[in-house]
Amino acid sequence: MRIVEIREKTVGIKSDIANAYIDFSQMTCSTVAVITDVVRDGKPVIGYGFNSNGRYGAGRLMRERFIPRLMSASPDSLIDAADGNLDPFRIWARLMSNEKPGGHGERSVAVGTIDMAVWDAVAKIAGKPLYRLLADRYRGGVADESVWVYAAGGYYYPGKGVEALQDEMRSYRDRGYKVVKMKIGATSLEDDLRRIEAVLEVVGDGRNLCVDANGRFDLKTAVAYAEALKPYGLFWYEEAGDPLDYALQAELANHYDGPMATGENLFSHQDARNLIRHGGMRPDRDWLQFDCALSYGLVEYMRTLDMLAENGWSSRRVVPHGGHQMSLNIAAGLHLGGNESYPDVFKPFCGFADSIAVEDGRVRLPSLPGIGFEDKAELFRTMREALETGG
Ligand SMILES: O=C([O-])CC(=O)C(=O)O
Ligand SMILES: [Mg+2]
Repeated sequence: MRIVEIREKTVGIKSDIANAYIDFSQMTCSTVAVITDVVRDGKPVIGYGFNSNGRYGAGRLMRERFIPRLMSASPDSLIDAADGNLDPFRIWARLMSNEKPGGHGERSVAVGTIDMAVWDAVAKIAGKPLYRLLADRYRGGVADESVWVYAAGGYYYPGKGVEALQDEMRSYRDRGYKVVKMKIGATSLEDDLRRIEAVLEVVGDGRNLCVDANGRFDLKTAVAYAEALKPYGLFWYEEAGDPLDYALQAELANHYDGPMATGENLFSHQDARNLIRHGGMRPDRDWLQFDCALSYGLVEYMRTLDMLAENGWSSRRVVPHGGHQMSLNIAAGLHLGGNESYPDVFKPFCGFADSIAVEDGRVRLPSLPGIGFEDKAELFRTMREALETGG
């Protein structure tokens, strides 16, 4: 068995939405296909992957470095001796050979995207949904049959008033979500409080609402928001300050008893470990949002989960950023706390299987082999078309 070819292509996912830090007017995303010589149902097995929103496509890194490095390995060196399948760990080691530690910039996106496609291929070759393969290999065969998901949106958008924000949230609730998330921090505190109260009119209790500042605040502003948010009893207060400012995060915990969330912009298990060591995050109430597609993939994610366990953190406190099916599989197979969902934004790289609706804030996974992209028609078509002829 061998990888015959790896293709990558950058596609656009631009839109008019904005959070407190960036707009998405130029946003792109890498797609990857790992083509194997294994044949199933008369066709070669192909694993697919893409990177989550927020970081741009990393095609050049893949083309110039990671794909040639992997393809120049001897095929046998990438095989799992135990079952003859591709070995994501050996593939990862090859991808990262001759890479210095530290500086986890865009290369973590390139490797994370290839890693996603590798796991899709591995699960397809094994003939199982990825979540089932993960549970069988690493959790004694026990998978979660459904995963808690929340609807992320509530972006700033030109001309969008509170009525439009309320309509958006109402439509998420109509589609089976209980908890929703909205952006804060791009406007004044007073204006954000008006927006929050408008959303609470729709979702009722503060426990049904998360707010996300996207790392915009300095300590003073983060604390001012914390004081103002306290009475609402929100589900979480997300990424108040710069993702690498662990001291800010730790100080904020002295001003806010409610749950906080962060981690989507930490791209390695070492960075995650620094957050746990220095960020004052509380294992009894806070949430961790590392996203495998941005942070060297599932091979690295397992190191992060091991690190968390060593530090007394339950995997149930992890709810990945990104709203993709890869993290949904990890959540179900490795027992995370849930997963983000984008019911509407970042199309078609959003939402889950076409055939499965969200019910009571939870979603099940399809039973087809792999990550499940084939049960998501618009996404699958986009990736197939982009990757038909390669980069
Ligand atoms: O707006 C973004 O960059 C996405 C984000 O923070 C999230 O999904 O939590
Ligand atoms: Mg966020």
